[in-house]
Amino acid sequence: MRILSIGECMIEMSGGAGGAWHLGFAGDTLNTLWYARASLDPAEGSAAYFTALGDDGFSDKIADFLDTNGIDTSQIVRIEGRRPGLYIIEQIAGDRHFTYWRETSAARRLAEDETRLSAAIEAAELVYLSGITLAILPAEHRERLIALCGTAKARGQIVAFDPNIRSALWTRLDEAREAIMAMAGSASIVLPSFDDEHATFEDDGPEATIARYAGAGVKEIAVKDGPRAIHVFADGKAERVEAVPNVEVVDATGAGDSFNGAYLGARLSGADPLKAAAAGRDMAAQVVGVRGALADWPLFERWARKG
Ligand SMILES: O=C(O)C(=O)C[C@H](O)[C@H](O)COP(=O)(O)O
Repeated sequence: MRILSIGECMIEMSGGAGGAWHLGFAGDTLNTLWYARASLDPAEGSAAYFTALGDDGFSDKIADFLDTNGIDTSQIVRIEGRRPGLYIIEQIAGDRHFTYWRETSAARRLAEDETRLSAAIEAAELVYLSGITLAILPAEHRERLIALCGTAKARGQIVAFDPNIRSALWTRLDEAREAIMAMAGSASIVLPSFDDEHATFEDDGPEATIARYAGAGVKEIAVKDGPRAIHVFADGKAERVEAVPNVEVVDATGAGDSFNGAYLGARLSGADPLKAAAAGRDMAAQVVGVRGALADWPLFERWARKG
């Protein structure tokens, strides 16, 4: 297994606003895996998703969708009597806005079976998860996951983490802060977004975000900052990767996740952090031009041919 991504995939409604609603499937950790998978050679190992689904028809549809698109579903747990969560994307004041129905989703129970979770983590070259994964778990399971990632990091595996802070999913800000900094301590790569970090930790610039995570022992950090330059920290020094100018935005959903996926795919393929950040930036610039979080493969293949 080249990459194991851990988290929640939901039913996604996008579009609307006078037109038809479009039903898809997405979730930050799946989105990242989707774009990482696009940059990796499947012959060299799988891109696997670790989540929990229910036993209803929509859970089956999600599993089929992942299978059809080359995502390894062998690690997915099924929970009797549960269903997937759902979210709606609306465009408000030029940015994406999410409303969730996910309080009782199957994915909340993804870390119940410690043996299974631990074996899946151990088998991966790179493990990826986000602050959303942490937010949906009961405190005891969250601590379990952070500890298993710490063990993986100590074994020399790559552990990548995007704090992806969604205030709606945390009951208390100090709980979010504590969990995110604990997870950063278990991670080898951290990929934060500056607006989240500013709102949660009051960082006054991307440099402050780098300093805080570097202080927690993270050796590789790329701070996304919307349409602005990316701040990359690696080998003990911070550098900038300039933004792509004049990007046309249809729906910004998935910008951060597609950056992460292309960044991690490039790193696994041997690119250095600066080249990986440029790959992430270029992928995100394409993804904001489509509705919903996941660009479909034919579209992606057209870009690849153009490139
Ligand atoms: O919010 C959640 O829980 C989701 O997983 C839904 C979205 O697909 C991602 O959040 C998109 O993330 P961005 O790349 O930051 O736009």
